[in-house]
Amino acid sequence: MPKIYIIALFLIPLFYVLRARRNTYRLPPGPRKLPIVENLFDMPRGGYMWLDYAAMCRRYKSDIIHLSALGNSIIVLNSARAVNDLLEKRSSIYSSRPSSVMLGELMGWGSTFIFRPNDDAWKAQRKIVTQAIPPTDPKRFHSKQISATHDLLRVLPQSDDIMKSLQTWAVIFITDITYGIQGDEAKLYLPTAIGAVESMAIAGTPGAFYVDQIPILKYVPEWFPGASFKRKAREWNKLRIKMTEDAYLVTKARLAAGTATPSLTSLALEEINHTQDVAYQEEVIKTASVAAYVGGSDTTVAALGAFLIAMLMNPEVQTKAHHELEKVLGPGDLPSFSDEPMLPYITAIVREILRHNPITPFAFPHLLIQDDIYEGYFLPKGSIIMPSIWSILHNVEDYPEPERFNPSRFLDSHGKLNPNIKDPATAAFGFGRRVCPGKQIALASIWIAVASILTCYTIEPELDENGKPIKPKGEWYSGPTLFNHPLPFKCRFIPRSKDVQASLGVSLVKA
Ligand code: HEM
Repeated sequence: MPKIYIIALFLIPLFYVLRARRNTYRLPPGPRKLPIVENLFDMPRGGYMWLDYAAMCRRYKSDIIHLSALGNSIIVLNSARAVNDLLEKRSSIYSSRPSSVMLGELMGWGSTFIFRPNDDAWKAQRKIVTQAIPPTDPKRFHSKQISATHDLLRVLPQSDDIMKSLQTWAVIFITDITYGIQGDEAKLYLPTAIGAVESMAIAGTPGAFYVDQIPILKYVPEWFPGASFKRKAREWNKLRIKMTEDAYLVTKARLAAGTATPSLTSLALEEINHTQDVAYQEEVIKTASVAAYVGGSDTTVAALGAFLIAMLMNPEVQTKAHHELEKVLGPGDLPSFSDEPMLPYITAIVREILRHNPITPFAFPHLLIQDDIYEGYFLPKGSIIMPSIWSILHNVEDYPEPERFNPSRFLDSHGKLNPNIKDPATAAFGFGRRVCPGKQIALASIWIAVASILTCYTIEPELDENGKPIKPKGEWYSGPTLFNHPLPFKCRFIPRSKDVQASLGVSLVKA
């Protein structure tokens, strides 16, 4: 029998089996789909969309819901169980990324591995980062993190723009880790980094731009009424290019001149195989480096901003932390990473920061690359999967009174970390093969900053013109974004001891 008939003999029944399977299983529940537009107008587009989707899940009494619009299928996973069953246990088919016209094509971010499908280039780029920051060697960057944190301690009391100071702290250590560019020189990259990451976070939010649902809109000329997204994309792409090229070229030139400080980029450039395509390898390194740079800046800033607001709004937490630090550190001592096991309450504060206001409430969207069946539901290939980190970390069974900022929930009756309370880091950094490769760096950076700030200062509300404390509002950015971050706020840093002041070699009092 000719080969073609044999193949047809297998394929035709398979086609009918698959079609029957599709018809047997229904899609997960969700808002009723209208003709043509389906759920186009049900999709939350504003800020805090994790709250809207959580409410939708409650309405349909399901921890997995489905929406679709104009050919896009979206599945929201609203529990640790569903996320674990799919993104972890079936990671091989749930670890790709959806393509995005706005972010990937018009703004050019599609080449970096954060947003790439899980192809060979994704693997190659991810390897560059995981090799430079191996989870088995968390100490590798401790000295860079401590030095950036001590700089932060010196500037905080003088700062008129706290979020900007935190951004400077994050950019200093991440530029050092990624490119080996240090101190004041790293600050030169700050404006581009802030603009590029902010625009990426806005454009990366599913549903934020209609062009992602109606790709043909990408051909609309910029001057056309309503085409402001095209103008935005052009400006935002310029920031991406600048962020990708500038620091990379400096590192490359320094390596050639023998003056480079070891960094993720320099280590990877040294490993280039000159018998193979060098231009391709350089492109991989450049895009991997910018991914680490992007992944590590705004996220850690948001965590520290959330920490300061939590301290303003929960002074009793601060007092407890001060007592713990006093018991462990001698006069004038600044904390180091070796103190961590003796400071469980500080670690509990870091866990509560990650839990209370998760920085990436929906991780970054995953893509399902194959039809799947789960709990009697049909999950179509090509669906965008949105795992709700916010819902997982606000689940009342794991975290009673989830709206309360309460680090003690992580401690047992002896004040030790309670292994029975789930560490929020198991969800806050994403899932499966896409889990954040910067997790250890992020945890260490946040921990040392929290411990050091609390050692040096009491964080107090700003005073009004009559000298009365202004009640902190604790406001968060309310537009569409991948990164949940606080809005700028004011506070005062009251130095706690002259000894610490001497250790830092500066006056901590506001000039
Ligand atoms: C508190 C700080 C941070 C948080 C909360 C965070 C969270 C996340 C989350 C939720 C994801 C997506 C995982 C998924 O899709 O399931 C992610 C991916 C990523 N993060 Fe982080 N991150 C942080 C810090 C960092 C740092 C410091 C770096 C760099 C050194 C970094 C680099 C990356 C990269 C490159 C990816 C993309 C991974 C991939 O798609 O394969 N992140 N992060």
